[in-house]
Amino acid sequence: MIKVGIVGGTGYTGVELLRLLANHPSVEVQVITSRSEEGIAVADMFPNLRGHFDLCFTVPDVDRLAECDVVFFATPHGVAMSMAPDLIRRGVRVIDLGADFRIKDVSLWSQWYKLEHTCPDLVEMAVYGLPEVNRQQITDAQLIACPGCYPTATQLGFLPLLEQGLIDHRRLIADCKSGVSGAGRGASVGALLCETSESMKAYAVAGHRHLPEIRQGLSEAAGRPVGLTFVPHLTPMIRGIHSTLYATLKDPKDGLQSLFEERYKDEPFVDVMPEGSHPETRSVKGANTCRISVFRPQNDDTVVVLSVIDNLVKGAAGQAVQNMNIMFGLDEASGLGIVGLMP
Ligand SMILES: NC(=O)C1=CN([C@@H]2O[C@H](COP(=O)(O)OP(=O)(O)OC[C@H]3O[C@@H](n4cnc5c(N)ncnc54)[C@H](OP(=O)(O)O)[C@@H]3O)[C@@H](O)[C@H]2O)C=CC1
Ligand SMILES: CC(=O)N[C@@H](CCC(=O)OP(=O)(O)O)C(=O)O
Repeated sequence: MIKVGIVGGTGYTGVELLRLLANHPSVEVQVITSRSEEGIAVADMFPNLRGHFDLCFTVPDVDRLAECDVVFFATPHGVAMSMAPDLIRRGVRVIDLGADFRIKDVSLWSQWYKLEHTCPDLVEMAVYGLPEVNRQQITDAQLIACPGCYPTATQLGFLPLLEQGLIDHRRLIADCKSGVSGAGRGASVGALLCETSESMKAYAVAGHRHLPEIRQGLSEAAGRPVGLTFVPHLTPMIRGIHSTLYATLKDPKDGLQSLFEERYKDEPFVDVMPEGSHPETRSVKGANTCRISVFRPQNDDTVVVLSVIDNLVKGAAGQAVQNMNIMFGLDEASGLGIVGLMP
């Protein structure tokens, strides 16, 4: 059994990790931390987990965490980088769901996250945990930087087109909608029901911190720096990301459907839908699936890709478990065989 620790067990991604690991045949969760809920039983706080975990929340303690084989950080940025160096020195494998190790240019990271990075050497050794791109490196990684939610949906949608050099890489547009759980359980008043229901709004149009992360991944796929306009929106749903992606084809022609099908044919968690289908966020609710459709409206030179995920699953905890499975040589789908919840 793989011994697991989770730092940040009371947040939305932390409790989602527990939900997925409750059905995982090869892991035992040994430590689950919360500073504010110390001593409280996990199942008292999250009744959906009654009967699955006997654990109580404890304050983060590196010595206890060091007894685990792998530690997940489901914490705000800045937390993993304060504890990961010690854990890694002691041979623990670390999977960060936050942003501390995602951006290779540390000064760019500091600029967007408004924080000095305390362990740039670890940024260099970290593997970006998008299995559809980095599966081989994930196998041997000691430190995984899990992609953000918008970056997961957006990169999976654009990758086949950029890898084949089919689109103008200088003018990509990602128009993305997120459910409110994306803001975390500790979110401010803007995430309240009265503030978000029956309404929709764009935010961070001038620049969102996922922009440099998405640009980094897409530029690697294109083999040169891409130009990207990224506009996130808050929508009145609990879970889900819907990315509508636009690009201009260099040489408009048929074959996009088979390009996507071929690119993802061996990927257990990317579902390319039949031609003409429109993926719905509810079809991936609770599941580790990214569901994608590709269109060329009116046979013109614009390609439109629709890409949906559950922000808490393929966009966070599910992807983290998928990475763990790869790192430990387990079946990649272990604990992740959950079908989306409809209606
Ligand atoms: N929500 C989402 O859809 C996604 C989130 N992420 C990323 O995952 C991470 C967690 O997000 P989410 O679950 O939404 O966040 P939440 O705000 O819901 O939860 C944060 C958790 O971290 C703990 N925590 C906060 N500060 C510290 C600290 N200084 N030291 C130790 N523990 C701390 C909190 O518990 P306590 O304060 O009691 O210790 C809480 O359990 C973030 O980096 C987020 O950006 C990534 C993809 C998607
Ligand atoms: C709806 C909503 O507020 N979404 C969050 C997503 C952030 C997130 O999860 O980002 P990191 O993993 O990079 O910290 C936001 O836009 O900030």
